[in-house]
Amino acid sequence: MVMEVILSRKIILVLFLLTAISFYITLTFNTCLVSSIRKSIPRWNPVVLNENSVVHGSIVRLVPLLEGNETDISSKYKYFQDQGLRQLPSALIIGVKKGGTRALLEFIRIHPDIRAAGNEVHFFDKNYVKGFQWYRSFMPPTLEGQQTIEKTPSYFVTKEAPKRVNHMNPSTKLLVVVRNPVTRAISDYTQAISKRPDMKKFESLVFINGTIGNLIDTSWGPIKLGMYARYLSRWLKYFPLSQFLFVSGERLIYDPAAELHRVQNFLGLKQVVNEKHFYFNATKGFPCLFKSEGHSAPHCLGKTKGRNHPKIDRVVLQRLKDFYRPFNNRFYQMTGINFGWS
Ligand SMILES: Nc1ncnc2c1ncn2[C@@H]1O[C@H](COP(=O)(O)OS(=O)(=O)O)[C@@H](OP(=O)(O)O)[C@H]1O
Repeated sequence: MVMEVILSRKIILVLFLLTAISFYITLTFNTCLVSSIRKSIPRWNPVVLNENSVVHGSIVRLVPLLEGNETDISSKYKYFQDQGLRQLPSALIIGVKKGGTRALLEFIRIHPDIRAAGNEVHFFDKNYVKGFQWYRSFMPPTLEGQQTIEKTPSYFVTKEAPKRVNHMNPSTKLLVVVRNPVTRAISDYTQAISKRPDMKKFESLVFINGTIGNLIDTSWGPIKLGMYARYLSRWLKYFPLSQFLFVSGERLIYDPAAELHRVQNFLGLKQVVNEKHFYFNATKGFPCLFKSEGHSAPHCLGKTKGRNHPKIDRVVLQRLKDFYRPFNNRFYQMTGINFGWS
């Protein structure tokens, strides 16, 4: 009996020792395992992109794209604007010379959806050989939804222009500012004499051999250009009448907002330019703008627009009126508009 008790105590002792050893081994192994796993996990380090943008794992704090003062913002905006596409014009002011084409261009370009080449490019008359890439380089960049427009009044009387414009785009919209051909001729002459003060008097240039009783000299530019029906018939071989808008040069002076309403309609634009944009400058005798692209203050067109005309002999004026009557009537028939010149 005593022997049995001693044996069982020995067994308990051995079992206790075995348990203690196995506990020690397990503990040591696990500690090594945990430390090796820890070593294999990368240290958490926030990535600093710049002082305003920090990446915490997948969380990105957004920072404003444009920062800094007003000047910086406008220059950055300009950068994006300059990335816009330069497009060939979808509408052209093709004439007529001295009709009021500059006024129309300056007035319509107030519209935010219109971008215009500032100067006359003379592509379809003088520079056609330079190609469409050359022409396009004169156009301002446009943003989506903006239309490009160019004006060169000599296109209307250039023989090849209708075909060339049609070749560029048969859907081109064509604006023609027309004015009483007698006043237009005097305006044309006034411009010419301002450059060559030694020119003969208007009255003697109007007639063959300079004599009032003689026939009208239709080869003289200021007279020839007023025969609108002749030039229009060339254009109508390439474009339907629906693609033209005939703007009254007279109405553009006494009621610019009304003509601009028609123009915006024709170009499919929202009505933006209206009577609030204009004021009448009594000194100049013409409508002027409160503000426009590039001018925040009220301003009129330049000195070369709205010149004083010389006083022309009454008899000569009547002869010219009679001369133009059949051409005007034909023009009214072609356009379906009576401009009231005769
Ligand atoms: N708002 C305003 N201000 C000044 N002038 C105006 C205006 N609206 C129309 N006009 C008339 O425009 C005439 C000049 O026409 P154009 O711009 O077509 O001339 S050009 O062919 O580009 O040289 C110009 O002709 P002249 O009066 O002979 O100078 C004006 O009668």
